[in-house]
Amino acid sequence: MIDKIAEKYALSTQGARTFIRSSILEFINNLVSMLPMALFLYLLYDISTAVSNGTLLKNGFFYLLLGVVVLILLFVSNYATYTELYVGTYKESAQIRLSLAEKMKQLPMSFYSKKAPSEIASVMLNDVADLENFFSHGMPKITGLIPFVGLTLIALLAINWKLTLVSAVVIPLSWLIFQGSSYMEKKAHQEYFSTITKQSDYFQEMIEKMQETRLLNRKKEAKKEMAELLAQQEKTHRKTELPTAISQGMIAAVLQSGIGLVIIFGSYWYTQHELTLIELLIFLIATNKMYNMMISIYEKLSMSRNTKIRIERLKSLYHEKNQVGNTTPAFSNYNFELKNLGFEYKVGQPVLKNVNFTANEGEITALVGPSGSGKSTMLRILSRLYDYDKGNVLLGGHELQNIATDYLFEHISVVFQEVVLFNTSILENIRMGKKDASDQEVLAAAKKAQCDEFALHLEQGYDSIIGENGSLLSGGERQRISIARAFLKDSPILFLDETSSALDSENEYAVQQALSKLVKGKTVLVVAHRLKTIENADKIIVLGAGSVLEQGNKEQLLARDGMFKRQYQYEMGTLSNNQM
Ligand SMILES: Nc1ncnc2c1ncn2[C@@H]1O[C@H](COP(=O)(O)OP(=O)(O)OP(=O)(O)O)[C@@H](O)[C@H]1O
Repeated sequence: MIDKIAEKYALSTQGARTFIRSSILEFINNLVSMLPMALFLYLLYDISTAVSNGTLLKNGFFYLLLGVVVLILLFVSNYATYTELYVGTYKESAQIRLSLAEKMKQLPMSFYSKKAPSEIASVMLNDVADLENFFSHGMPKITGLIPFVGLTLIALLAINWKLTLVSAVVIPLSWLIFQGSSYMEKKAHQEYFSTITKQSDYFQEMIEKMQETRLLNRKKEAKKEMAELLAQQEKTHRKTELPTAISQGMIAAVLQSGIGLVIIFGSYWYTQHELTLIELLIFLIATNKMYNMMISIYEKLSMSRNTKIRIERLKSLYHEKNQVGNTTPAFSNYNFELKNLGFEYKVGQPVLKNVNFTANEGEITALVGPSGSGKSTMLRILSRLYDYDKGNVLLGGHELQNIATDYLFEHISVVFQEVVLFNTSILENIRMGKKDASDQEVLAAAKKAQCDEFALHLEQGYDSIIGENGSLLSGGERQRISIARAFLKDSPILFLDETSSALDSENEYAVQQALSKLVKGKTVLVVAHRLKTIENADKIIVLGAGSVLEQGNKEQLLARDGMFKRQYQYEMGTLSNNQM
């Protein structure tokens, strides 16, 4: 049962247990909350008996004592429910967020290209917050109150079955209204969610593109767009609340009309001596309490409808397929062999088609081709940031997709176009290449990557903090930190993507010199736009629209009258743009 609840509501087993305990405590709490009224009715009964007998109330002290006991019970049950419910739910939402973060790490990068970051963030923050709200303020109330309504009806049946039936007439009516509003509420909430997602996408983009917005002088347009979006959100919000407000209002009116029925029929049966005054009073108090509980149940059930959409989003995230592969083979070599490789980011739009080549240990294999031909994609696939759809990739004879990603990453260093840096010191950013490296090792790697030239000019030297994603550094400086990481890691496989593009010619030469030392004996795959930088490559793979057009070394490719030769001549200035 615990497992079923956990699965149904996307909770942990501990969360499901908390939910059961809270429901029981909520039920007990409701029972205890009836005690003052029961005590009052008994007292009233005793007083009326004493008055009709012309005597004094005998057991006044007993009632006083019971009153104190009831107060203590009220405190204890409220305290126990509060701590179990709220503390338990807070812990559970923290647990859900942790397990979601864990899940994120196991998903392939393809997941991130089909889901907007704002949508993922919304699931982790808003959906979990809503779930927390539902489990602290909603669900246990429903499960705690429903048996209580049942018990009240049974107790009333024992007093007078006819009046109980009259008071229960409004219950099926209220249920019909609730069911009738289901479709409208669901539709309104789906619309609301899509507006919220659009809005958070917009805000995220606005922050990311602040620089462009200013440079392109788009401030006015951006303000107008935001105002329109906010107005749209407000409209949708009101539309979302409307069906719930109408149905809850109708339900409350129908249920409260039950009191009127109890008064009319109860008074009549009282005059017919089928009911005593005390019994009528009990009916009035108990049905009033029961209807209020039912109104509360309906409110929470309506809340549960909306939370259902959130739970489904959470579950769909949990059910996303993890990146496969968990082998940790001992490599006898680090040769890559690609056989009929095919890949697409979006279904039906292949980016790599039937790619065949080998990239051997101790050699530099260069990937060239026009923009968008799939060079960077190829490196992402070879480092398993994305998994391929067709064909095979073998590393040292082992299928790449079967190799555990963490294990694979231990053997690969990457220097990509987009360098990701952390808001810490230069030293620590470089140390990320090898977590246990000493300061001396880090500084030596930094020197090789020409980092001394800028780092030593900063006030704090290598201890300088470089800002969010290295925002306080230039493009070339950021790239050199990335190169230093690769020097430090010194892994047998090295992927370089446009490493020299952000360096001036003097630095570029120095870095090329350093890289030429680093690449020795490794399997190196390098992506470059300028053919000059990869002249010394052992093998050049020319890509065009995701397919291999030509491959060979520079001399072999120049001997052919292909794309490489034309591009090479163009770069050397022996071919004009028109002749290309
Ligand atoms: N995350 C992604 N989701 C969807 N499509 C993508 C993604 N990344 C790249 N693409 C598409 O895949 C194709 C190949 O892109 P890729 O970045 O591999 O080309 P490239 O040869 O490295 O280009 P460039 O030289 O301009 O960097 C392009 O059409 C690009 O639009």
